[in-house]
Amino acid sequence: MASNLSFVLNKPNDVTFEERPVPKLQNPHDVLVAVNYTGICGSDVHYWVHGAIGHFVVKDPMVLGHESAGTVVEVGPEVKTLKKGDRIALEPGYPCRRCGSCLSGHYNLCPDMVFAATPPYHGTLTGFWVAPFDFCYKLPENVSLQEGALIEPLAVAVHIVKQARVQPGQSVVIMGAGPVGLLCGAVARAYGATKVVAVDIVQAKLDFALSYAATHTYMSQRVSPEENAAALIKSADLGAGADVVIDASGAEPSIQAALHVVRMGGTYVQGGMGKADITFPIMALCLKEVTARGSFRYGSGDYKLAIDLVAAGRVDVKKLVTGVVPFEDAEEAFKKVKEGQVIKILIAGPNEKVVQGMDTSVDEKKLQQAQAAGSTGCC
Ligand SMILES: NC(=O)c1ccc[n+]([C@@H]2O[C@H](COP(=O)([O-])OP(=O)(O)OC[C@H]3O[C@@H](n4cnc5c(N)ncnc54)[C@H](O)[C@@H]3O)[C@@H](O)[C@H]2O)c1
Ligand SMILES: OC[C@H](O)C(O)[C@@H](O)CO
Repeated sequence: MASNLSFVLNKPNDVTFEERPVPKLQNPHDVLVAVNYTGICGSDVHYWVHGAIGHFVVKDPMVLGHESAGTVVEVGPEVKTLKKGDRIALEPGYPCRRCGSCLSGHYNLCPDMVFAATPPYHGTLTGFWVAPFDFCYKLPENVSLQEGALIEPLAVAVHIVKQARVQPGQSVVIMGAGPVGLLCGAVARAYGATKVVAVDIVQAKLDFALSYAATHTYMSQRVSPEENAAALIKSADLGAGADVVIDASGAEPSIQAALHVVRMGGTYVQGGMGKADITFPIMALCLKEVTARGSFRYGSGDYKLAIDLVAAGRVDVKKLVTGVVPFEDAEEAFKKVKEGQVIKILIAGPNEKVVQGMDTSVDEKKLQQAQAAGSTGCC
């Protein structure tokens, strides 16, 4: 019998492996999926370390993980578009489909969203997962299951870039060169941005960003937001400022600088999640008539576009995978993410044979120095 071993967070810094019953289809439209690979997101690490994100508090043991791809092993009687053996990327949040947000096409804003590894709901670091068929996206032949596990963070980036309304020829500055910021850069390039400036406080991350999708990089300094913005604009030759600035860091100094980097009439998008309240330069927002938008998870068409971008070779997600580890090494992998030693690490499902070990291709020394200085990651 295949294992339904699950990686369970009991309370902060206390995780265990638990053999849980294989879930059953709840609805004729459901499919049962064997989870092949799951990426670790900063939010998983945040729950592991702190037991909460904002008002989402882990009160009962919760299975972690939500960035998964898997193989269909059973389909409900009403499922017409998927069959046993299909390889899929799993969209991990299921909206009510009936509220005003859902009916207006913004299901990511559904107040009754059931989202994997967001308490009280269990996540996908488990052997088997039940999902509505229309939240399972069949992977094209040329997209691997490991790439499939990266579709979730790529969909986050797709949604952010859509919110930014990036146009061909535009300049886009991205604060934060973690997985989300890197992927925003790649999607912005796919949308035709000609200048993509990656901003971070860790040189190794900037080096990677330049080898990935960024055309320019800028190392944020410990100076005022105005000074940082002026130096950034000069170093990337942005003239009167960037057409679009995206925050993918959640860090207050980066958000403050962003409003001084964006041009008159430009667009600012908040993708990063950090402190709930910060000091925000409202005068710059007002006087420059900046369009500011939030971005939360992903909605209609985002998963499909993310898969199409990978299948068409427009976004390379493989490059972000630092390593793949067996299921029993999940806690070790979480430690590596917390310490900022990896870009994206995949955990193989409990029924999956691992093909490669952990390869920390990022400059570990520099990342460790930065981590010692308390500067990386969301935790
Ligand atoms: N909006 C959403 O739906 C959504 C979804 C997933 C993740 N997120 C958020 O997006 C952000 C990025 O996610 P990630 O997985 O890439 O996280 P990450 O922690 O790997 O990346 C954040 C990056 O920001 C950098 N940084 C920190 N302070 C900075 C500063 N002052 N200036 C510039 N860069 C700075 C860090 O060094 C790091 O490289 C996080 O805040 C995460 O919570 C949002
Ligand atoms: O990619 C999805 C995100 O990780 C989640 O929305 C999380 O950050 C908040 O629940």
